[in-house]
Amino acid sequence: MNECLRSHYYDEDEMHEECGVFGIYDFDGNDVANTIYYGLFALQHRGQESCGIAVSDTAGPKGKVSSLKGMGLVNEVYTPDSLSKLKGNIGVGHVRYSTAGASTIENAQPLVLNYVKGTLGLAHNGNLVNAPELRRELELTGAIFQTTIDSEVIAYHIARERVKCGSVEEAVTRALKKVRGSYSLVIMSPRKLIGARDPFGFRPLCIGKRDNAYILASESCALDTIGAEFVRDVEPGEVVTISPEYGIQSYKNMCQEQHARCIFEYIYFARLDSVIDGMSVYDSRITAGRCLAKDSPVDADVVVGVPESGNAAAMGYSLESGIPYGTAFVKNGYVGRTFIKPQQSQRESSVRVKLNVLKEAVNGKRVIMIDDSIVRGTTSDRIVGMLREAGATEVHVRISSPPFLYPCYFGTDIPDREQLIAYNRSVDDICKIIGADSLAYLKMERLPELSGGRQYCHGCFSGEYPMKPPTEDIRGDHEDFKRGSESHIIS
Ligand SMILES: O=P(O)(O)OC[C@H]1O[C@H](OP(=O)(O)OP(=O)(O)O)[C@H](O)[C@@H]1O
Ligand SMILES: NC(=O)CC[C@H](N)C(=O)O
Ligand SMILES: [Mg+2]
Repeated sequence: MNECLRSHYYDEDEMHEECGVFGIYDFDGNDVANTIYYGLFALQHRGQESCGIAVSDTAGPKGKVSSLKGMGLVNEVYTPDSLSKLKGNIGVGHVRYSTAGASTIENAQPLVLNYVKGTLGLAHNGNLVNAPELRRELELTGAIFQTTIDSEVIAYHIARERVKCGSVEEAVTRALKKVRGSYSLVIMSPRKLIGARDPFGFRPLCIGKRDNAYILASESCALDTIGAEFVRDVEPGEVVTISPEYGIQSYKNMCQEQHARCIFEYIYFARLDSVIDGMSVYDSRITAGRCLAKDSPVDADVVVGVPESGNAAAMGYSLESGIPYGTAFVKNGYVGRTFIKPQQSQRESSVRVKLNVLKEAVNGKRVIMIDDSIVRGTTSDRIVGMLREAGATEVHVRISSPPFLYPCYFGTDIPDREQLIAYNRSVDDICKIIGADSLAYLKMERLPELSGGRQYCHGCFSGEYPMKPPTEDIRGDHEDFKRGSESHIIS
């Protein structure tokens, strides 16, 4: 990859992404590194800063783990040669978008640590709200941390608990009782693969099976990619262990009635072809588009989506309104998901690098443009202008989520409030800023339809959270890095 673009990926100060986790245990003893690679490749949309794979041979000496981590995308970090050196039939993988701790190679996951019972590999999607406090406590008792990520606190607690109890799953459950916040985890112990999801179920995690191998993955699209069948979702609060002796074992003593799935998984994070907790992401986005058409109709000639995540909602709007669906934007497929620079001028040019308008499709037409969200407003502002330049006579913007107004403490890295376009502004003000003829957002009361009636977290839209927000900054050195990154600017 071109050096300029490479630094661009690493420096991006994008609005929101997630991490992806993947784990596999092949009971027949086949090497799993290649499968993890393809699993991570399918989860790349969840994190593009760094990635890692750690594998072990369950028939070999306890504690021998091979791992390889790197900065960047999975297809930049691994080669057929490097994958062939990762020998082992059990393994975990991670694609990272940092939320707590800087985006550095030291903080890349999976974490691999040696402890009394051998070696543990851990990959975490989510964000802990009490990590700084737990970290201080551990440090006061002599713990030395190797990273600045919240996830290491979980690993450390598991190791500590393991000394005191009879099984790794018990140690995991005890450790998880100490942490608060969001986590979907895949953990590799010398002889078991473990999955865990926080009691609120903020982040997704599912189980799959292929031949004589079991898989844990953030999203079901990763199971499809590797030709595995979907078995079921890990339930909020559930811990599962996977071993050849007992297959899948489930522990539910952390389960609770109240759930808080991140609604933004359905709106933006997850891939369209994933199904989370029985709700298809595609159906959710089609529903969002239909709701917009019912609540905020407007007469026009064509409905277009902003690629990628606005497309399905645009289809929903078209189906409901009867206005033809069209393609107005061509996305450069080689560009990372978010392509936003710390400096405003850089962000603006990034949008043009990512998207171009198909003039033939919009010239002389009244266009309804659907996107899933407006965060800073950079994307909408530029592309409304691009549609007009291409000859659109009217541009009506519809957004398939409510206005983004509050911080998220559970894994969505949202810019400071002052940078959110909806902060302290009316919808009319925002409409003027982005230069649209009209603007409407999805109504809050429509959100239950997007989750198919499942309980969800809407903190980023409402400021109401399912648990007490943290009282201190939980991002560690994460923001220092982001600020420091301004010096690497694409030319
Ligand atoms: O208001 P802004 O600050 O510009 O951010 C909002 C945009 O960012 C996201 O797209 P993104 O480029 O992350 O990815 P996508 O291609 O998957 O839609 C989102 O879908 C909006 O299009
Ligand atoms: N986006 C995520 O899930 C990040 C996981 C973890 N908090 C980290 O920063 O590495
Ligand atoms: Mg987008």
